[in-house]
Amino acid sequence: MITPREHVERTPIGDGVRLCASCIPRGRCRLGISGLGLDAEGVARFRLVCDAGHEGGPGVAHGGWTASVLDEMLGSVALLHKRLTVTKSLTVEFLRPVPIDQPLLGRSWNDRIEGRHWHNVGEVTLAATGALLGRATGVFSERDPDHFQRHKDWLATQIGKAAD
Ligand SMILES: CCCCCCCC/C=C\CCCCCCCC(=O)SCCNC(=O)CCNC(=O)[C@H](O)C(C)(C)COP(=O)(O)OP(=O)(O)OC[C@H]1O[C@@H](n2cnc3c(N)ncnc32)[C@H](O)[C@@H]1OP(=O)(O)O
Repeated sequence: MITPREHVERTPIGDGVRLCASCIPRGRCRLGISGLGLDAEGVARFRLVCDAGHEGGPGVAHGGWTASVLDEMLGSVALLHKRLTVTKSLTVEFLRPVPIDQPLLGRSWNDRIEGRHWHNVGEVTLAATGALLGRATGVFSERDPDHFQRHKDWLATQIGKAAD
């Protein structure tokens, strides 16, 4: 079985972020995230733009975009340390409307690690002024790469049960 580090290292990067399966063919994150790496304090930094494809209210992002971006940024913290985690919980605060087609900045970092649980934090700001638009806290559970096979096996059992 491959290690979590190998699994992470084999996942392609586009614009500085590890790509999820559905974005690998297009070579960049569909949410408009580009990664700037870890700074000296261990904080992951990102450039973000919400394009009109995620417009909710007039001129502003759908809340699902903001939540997805924060999930991605907080979920990237362990990846940047070559660890594989999945989201166990995510709490999002939508502090101000997020404008579409405006340069935004994202930051995410680890607050503490308890056993296999990474408690991560992140925020989205307006690049022009640093105004805080949204923030999130989340717990990310460290997994082995067999997580996805386990899911397939579990699903097959469930579907088999449903067919009985
Ligand atoms: C998107 C995938 C990212 C993978 C990275 C790939 C490479 C990089 C690529 C791109 C990176 C970009 C960055 C991504 C950032 C985005 C992050 C996300 O959005 S992740 C998706 C949303 N989250 C979930 O889908 C979790 C769903 N929930 C669970 O799987 C479990 O609840 C979990 C693991 C969170 C539980 O954590 P516990 O620490 O409590 O673990 P325990 O105690 O082992 O399990 C609790 C229960 O869950 C079951 N469980 C655990 N793993 C399972 C599995 N694989 N299949 C089925 N059941 C599972 C167990 O059997 C147990 O159930 P019983 O209480 O016994 O009934």
